[in-house]
Amino acid sequence: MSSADRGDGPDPDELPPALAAMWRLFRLGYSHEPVLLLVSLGITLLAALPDALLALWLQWLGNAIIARDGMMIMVSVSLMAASVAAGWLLRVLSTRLTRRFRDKVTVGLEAHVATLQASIGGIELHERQEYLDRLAVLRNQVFVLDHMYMSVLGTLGWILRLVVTLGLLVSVHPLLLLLLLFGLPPVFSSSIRPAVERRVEERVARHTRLAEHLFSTATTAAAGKEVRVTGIGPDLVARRRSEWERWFRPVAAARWGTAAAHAVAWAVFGIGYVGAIVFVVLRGSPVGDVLLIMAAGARLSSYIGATVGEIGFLRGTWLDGSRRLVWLERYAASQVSGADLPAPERLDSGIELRGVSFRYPGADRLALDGVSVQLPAGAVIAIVGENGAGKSTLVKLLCGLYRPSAGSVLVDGTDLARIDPDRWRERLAGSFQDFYRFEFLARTSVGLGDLPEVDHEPAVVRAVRRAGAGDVLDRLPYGLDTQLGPTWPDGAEVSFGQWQKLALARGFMRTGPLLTVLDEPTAALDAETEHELFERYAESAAGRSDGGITILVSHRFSTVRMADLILVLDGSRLAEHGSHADLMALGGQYAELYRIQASGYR
Ligand SMILES: Nc1ncnc2c1ncn2[C@@H]1O[C@H](COP(=O)(O)OP(=O)(O)OP(=O)(O)O)[C@@H](O)[C@H]1O
Repeated sequence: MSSADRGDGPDPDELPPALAAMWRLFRLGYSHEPVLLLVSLGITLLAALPDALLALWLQWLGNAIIARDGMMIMVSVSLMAASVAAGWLLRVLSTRLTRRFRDKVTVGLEAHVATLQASIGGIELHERQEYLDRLAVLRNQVFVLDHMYMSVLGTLGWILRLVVTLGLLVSVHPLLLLLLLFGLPPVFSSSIRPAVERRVEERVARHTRLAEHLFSTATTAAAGKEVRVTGIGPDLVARRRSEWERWFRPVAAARWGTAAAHAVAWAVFGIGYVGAIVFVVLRGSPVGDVLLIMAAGARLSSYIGATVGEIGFLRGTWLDGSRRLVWLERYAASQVSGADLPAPERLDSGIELRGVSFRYPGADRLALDGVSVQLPAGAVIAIVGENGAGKSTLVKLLCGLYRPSAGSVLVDGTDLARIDPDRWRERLAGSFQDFYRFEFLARTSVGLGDLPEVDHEPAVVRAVRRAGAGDVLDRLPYGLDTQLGPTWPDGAEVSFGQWQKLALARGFMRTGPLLTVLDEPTAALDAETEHELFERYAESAAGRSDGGITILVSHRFSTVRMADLILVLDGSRLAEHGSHADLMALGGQYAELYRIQASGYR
């Protein structure tokens, strides 16, 4: 559900308008470097004048030569020389200043984008295809967003040159203003050109993303073993080539099409320019005027070209990047809007799912359908169900990584959507089946599960013990001080099961979480180890007084049976719930699956 549907302001799906985005980026630049920005603007505008005035000096020189006025010849030649020198000096100054400003502001913008992404509590950003494509473009553009400032300053400079030049043309004859009309087709074609190309690029962006993915699969160490065993290397290379072509063909066609339209537009201007010179000559104007028209007219074409080119770049690339950045800002804001309450200190009644349904953006079917159940404070709750039944989705909703499409998650009666996501996440702990391998020192890889405690060795050791990961540490050459990951100097190779135990230890770093989530974090461990681990965990959870809830997702019924409450999901619906004894007495789906698994162990 978009926040517009929820009525929280602008629709986060929409890219914001270009001008608003440009203005926002300027304000960001001004807040980082106000003096440098204003001085760069002033010098860039000043640098535009000497160049535009050359046509005027040429007119004076022409008339002075015809009138044989030595003094005027000297004056106009001196002005031409001064213009050339001042133009060069101001251009160098403006380039240096703008570059200094850009270098400084780039660091600020990169940090801003990274902070925005990290501030977003949900993971829709990393799972939804349109958002992924949008972020892929922004990631490429964030390092060059500073060009937008240069581009806007440059555009203002070109516009000033254009205005001065038009003034000079009008001073000869007002009708010469019509030359501007002939300049409109190139302006129009240049300004829509990048937008047309960008639309096509975005439509086919998934092919470049896939091509990059195939390239990294074919070339990185993570997939190296399987790529060699399966022999899919050549196939990956061929698929990458074909994906790249599926991207390139429509993009190239769009580029050719817009280039052809642009050439026609310039031909129209050429006709106008020649017409203007013929018009002035036929009127019998003084030689100086004809020189002015020839110089200013020719300059007009290059000024229009530069202005529209700069505007094209501005609209197509730099503004496009700023629109994505502002979209990210709005999206981040929409995710926290209305979340104004702190997380509770403790749970009294627990967490209630009230009519919770959820559909992944763009998906046809519901991943969860009308789930209503009370998760009592202090309980250990197991979720079971076949693959794709919605177990992980339920966990994501409880963690606040997604908001329900309908219904609500109530924490002691308060809607989770009202609780500040940062504060809620501080009270979560646990680990997931798709854990991340943090290739740091072992102590950091575990300790970052509770950042304030990352350097506190007793806390790290306690978490390792709770996760039953002591044996992993014993085998590491320098214990907690071992660098993990064989690609780093002195880095240790760690097996999948060992990584999983370290991830579990990381999940146990926080003490007193309100919600502990164990989403199949032990799938790589044997059933007995998993059973012992959860038994130990459930015992320590039972002794707590803060009402913290533990959610356990597992396919192993020997582990599941010890939970206080078992939720059985079937095709996105909650089919059964109760204790092991209740569900066995019910003789339904759980009882049947339990018997099948139990007979497998006999
Ligand atoms: N990011 C996503 N975008 C679209 N659909 C998704 C996404 N993640 C999961 N789904 C779909 O939602 C449904 C529920 O998925 P979920 O991961 O919650 O199942 P699960 O019960 O945890 O499965 P498993 O036991 O295999 O982990 C599935 O049909 C799945 O294909």
